[in-house]
Amino acid sequence: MAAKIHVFVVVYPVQGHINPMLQFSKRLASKNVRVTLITTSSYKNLNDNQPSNPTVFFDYISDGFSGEKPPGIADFVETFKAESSRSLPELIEKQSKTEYPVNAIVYDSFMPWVLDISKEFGLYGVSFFTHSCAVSTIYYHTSKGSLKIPVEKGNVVSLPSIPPLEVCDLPSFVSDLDSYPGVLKLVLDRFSNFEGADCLFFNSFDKLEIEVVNWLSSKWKIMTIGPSVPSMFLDKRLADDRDYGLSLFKSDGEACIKWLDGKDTESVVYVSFGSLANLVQDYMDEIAWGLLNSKCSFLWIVRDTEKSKLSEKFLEEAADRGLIVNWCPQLEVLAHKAVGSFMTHCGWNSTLEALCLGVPMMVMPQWTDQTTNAKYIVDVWQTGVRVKAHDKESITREDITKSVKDVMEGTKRGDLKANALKLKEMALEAMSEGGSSDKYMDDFISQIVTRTTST
Ligand SMILES: O=c1ccn([C@@H]2O[C@H](COP(=O)(O)OP(=O)(O)O[C@H]3O[C@H](CO)[C@@H](O)[C@H](O)[C@H]3O)[C@@H](O)[C@H]2O)c(=O)[nH]1
Repeated sequence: MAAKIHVFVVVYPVQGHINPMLQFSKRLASKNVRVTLITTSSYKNLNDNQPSNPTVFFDYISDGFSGEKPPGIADFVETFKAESSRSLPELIEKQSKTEYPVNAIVYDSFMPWVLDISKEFGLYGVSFFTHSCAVSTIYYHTSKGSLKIPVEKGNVVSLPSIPPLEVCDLPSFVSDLDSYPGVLKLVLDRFSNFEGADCLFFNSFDKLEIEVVNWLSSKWKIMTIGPSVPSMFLDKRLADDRDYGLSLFKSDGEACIKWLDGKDTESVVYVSFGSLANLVQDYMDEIAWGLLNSKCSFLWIVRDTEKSKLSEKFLEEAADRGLIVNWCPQLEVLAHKAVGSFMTHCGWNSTLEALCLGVPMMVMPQWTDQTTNAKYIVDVWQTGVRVKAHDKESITREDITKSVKDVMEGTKRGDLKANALKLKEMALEAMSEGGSSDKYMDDFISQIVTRTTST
């Protein structure tokens, strides 16, 4: 029966959302469900690596900008909402005339309007949260006013099932209301109609966030279906775990792996700030010289658009110890035996990937949910150290060097690594057959089957 089920997975078009929803789609497809991942046409031509026999199908909708840079987040969302509200129903109608009509829509929580479309067609509708359960819960309280904003500096925030948070541990859009009001609106709007969804998916797993998972599930039907990383880095169950090439950036994969192959076990610091961050010049300088002064080898992802921020002098001195590339296959890098630690901006995907591969972290959150993820990495899971203490104004090269030494060779390394390995085991257990995340996926499928056969 499951073979006849067809699920649309509708993604908000940014790299950090496409990656987990694509991995989720592959898992679902491996359970004999037909899955079509729908994203914007901007991702259409990237698919050079598209396998000839894909397990996941793709379809594309316009974001209304035909490749032009949108003026700002609010305009983008408004136009994208109008475009997708027109084109998504067309895709559903088109499918209804085939042997694979759509039964369910899993939509990015950034696109709450898709729930209205799924209801209009009588489909099972699921909101997929690409943030952690904790971060999503903080945004929930903000949207409902149970977390009063603005929060005054110096206050400690207490929310049910969340550890006490200093203001700088809150998501940046909440702690600094003037920073990105358009994005704050986007993340809070998710809660305008979420209670009408048949279920809420979180890219997390029960044991990772047990308190907050319990709190959420006492109120709503939630399923933690993560960590949404390729099977080959976890349970290795999916034979057809292909790279669909949905990356906005050109990867220097071969060069990275070859370079890592020549390094000693756990001797390299991997440094990346994800797909969105633009670091200011001073920050780049301090990282650069802090890494050099640590005397460790490092692989640093600096996107081509950011490379002019690296001085000639630094590049010369780094030549025999550092490799600086535009983009890499991050999971392969984290899984490489030469990598000993990860200096990270704490994007949720990077956080989960480091946990799944048992790699200790040096946390350097920049904005959005990263500040809260950093708090969990350092104080709750204890798999990383803070590069800069909360009470320090800005980061220095000495902070960088010290944190690298602490994590790579200090007395803390043993505990950090042991905690990271424990979480790696738990992540594996959750995704393996019969594990919590695996069971939720089965549960989701049987609910669609029941809904489909009873109508
Ligand atoms: O050289 C690289 C660098 C990154 N990645 C991948 O790119 C993704 C990056 O995702 P993430 O770590 O979450 O960072 P962002 O791209 O910054 O993601 C945005 O979206 C996330 C999910 O909502 C949020 O948690 C982040 O804060 C937000 O910045 C991960 O899957 C990485 O494996 C690569 O493959 N190669």
